[in-house]
Amino acid sequence: MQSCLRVFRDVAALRQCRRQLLLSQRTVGLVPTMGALHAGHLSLIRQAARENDEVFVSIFVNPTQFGPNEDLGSYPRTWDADMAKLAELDAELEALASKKQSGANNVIANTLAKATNSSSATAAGESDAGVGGRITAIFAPTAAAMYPSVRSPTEPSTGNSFITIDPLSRLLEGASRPAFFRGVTTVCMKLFNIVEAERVYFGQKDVQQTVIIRRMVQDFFVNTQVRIGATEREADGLAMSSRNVYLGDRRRKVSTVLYKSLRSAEDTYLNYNLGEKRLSRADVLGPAQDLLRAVTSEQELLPPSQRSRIELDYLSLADPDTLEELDEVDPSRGGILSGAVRMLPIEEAVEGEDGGLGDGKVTVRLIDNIILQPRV
Ligand SMILES: Nc1ncnc2c1ncn2[C@@H]1O[C@H](COP(=O)(O)OP(=O)(O)OP(=O)(O)O)[C@@H](O)[C@H]1O
Ligand SMILES: CC(C)(CO)[C@@H](O)C(=O)[O-]
Ligand code: BAL
Repeated sequence: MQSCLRVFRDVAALRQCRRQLLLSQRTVGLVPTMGALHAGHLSLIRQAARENDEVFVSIFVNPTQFGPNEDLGSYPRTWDADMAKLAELDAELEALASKKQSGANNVIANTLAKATNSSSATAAGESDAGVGGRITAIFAPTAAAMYPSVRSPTEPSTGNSFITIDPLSRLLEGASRPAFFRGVTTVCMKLFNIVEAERVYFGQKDVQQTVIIRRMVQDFFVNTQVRIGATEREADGLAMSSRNVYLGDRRRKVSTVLYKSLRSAEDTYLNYNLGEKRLSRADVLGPAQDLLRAVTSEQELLPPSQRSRIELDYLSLADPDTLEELDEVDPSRGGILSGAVRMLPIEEAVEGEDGGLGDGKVTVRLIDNIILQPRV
């Protein structure tokens, strides 16, 4: 069946829809996004649909989380393709829900038959199990709707109200992007207050964002549950990201360097003998730094018409709660390995080369992380 998605542009109409659902005791899962949807977003929506009756997806390229020299203007905006992906996914969810519904109907029929035969009421509760949610609403507000007190939503620094979660928002990504988390927490608080979802969904790919959102929800008593979905990756390990469309063929080939480096650090942690002294920061991050250096130098030796230039922003081994850098890993707590690299613009394009969106001229900042799970 053709899916018809309901798009909401303003807050009042969305709230009205939410209120109706509340009155019918339907649970809502919210998946906040900035659009340019890929399999990572879709897996969060699938998870939300498994765990809620209704799924709200927000699509909003939030101006306050971009710094003055960042890519707000060129951030990929792919509305028609996004709607097509959401309609296709919703059709998949509908098929799944009707399959589950007929399974549930069979359970009811069997239970009734058994109850009639032997007055047993076993498994009656199973009929109450959710049949799987659908995509109920796409919330795609204008910047003016989200920032009603600000004269220019693209310059929202004056007269705006902000939520800041410090010191977490100053570390790691926050050190490179000082206004970033203030913008993220502010827009998420707005979305949480507008939608009042039972559950909100975030991707592991943006690990610091997950830690900060959890902290915000806890500290401000936001009445929602924060759920985290695993990082979806391309076959070669590159974390999916809306910005990957800017890489082009040449930079795409070396873009796995960050993930491979983090994996080499993870290997050290996983293979370390717990009976020995604790692993130091250098023990863990050393192999990752070596690999990054090796790939970077290998590329630098190539001519400008062939090379990709990689600039390391940071490699981190941090505490899972405070995100403070660790001098050594306590295997009973584990840690978070994370990093960011910039894939610099291509210097000399070759005729016929696919430079990606922006023809290879846009710097692409990649982030990734791996959680070191406690080993004892
Ligand atoms: N590869 C992925 N796997 C799982 N979740 C993801 C992945 N990429 C993004 N997400 C999550 O999707 C949500 C929306 O992210 P967003 O729209 O910024 O996409 P994005 O791919 O992270 O874009 P970019 O990194 O280029 O800003 C966030 O919670 C984010 O963590
Ligand atoms: C959570 C979010 C949608 C807020 O704009 C954004 O930071 C993102 O997409 O990760
Ligand atoms: N997913 C992170 C959003 C951003 O980089 O702005």
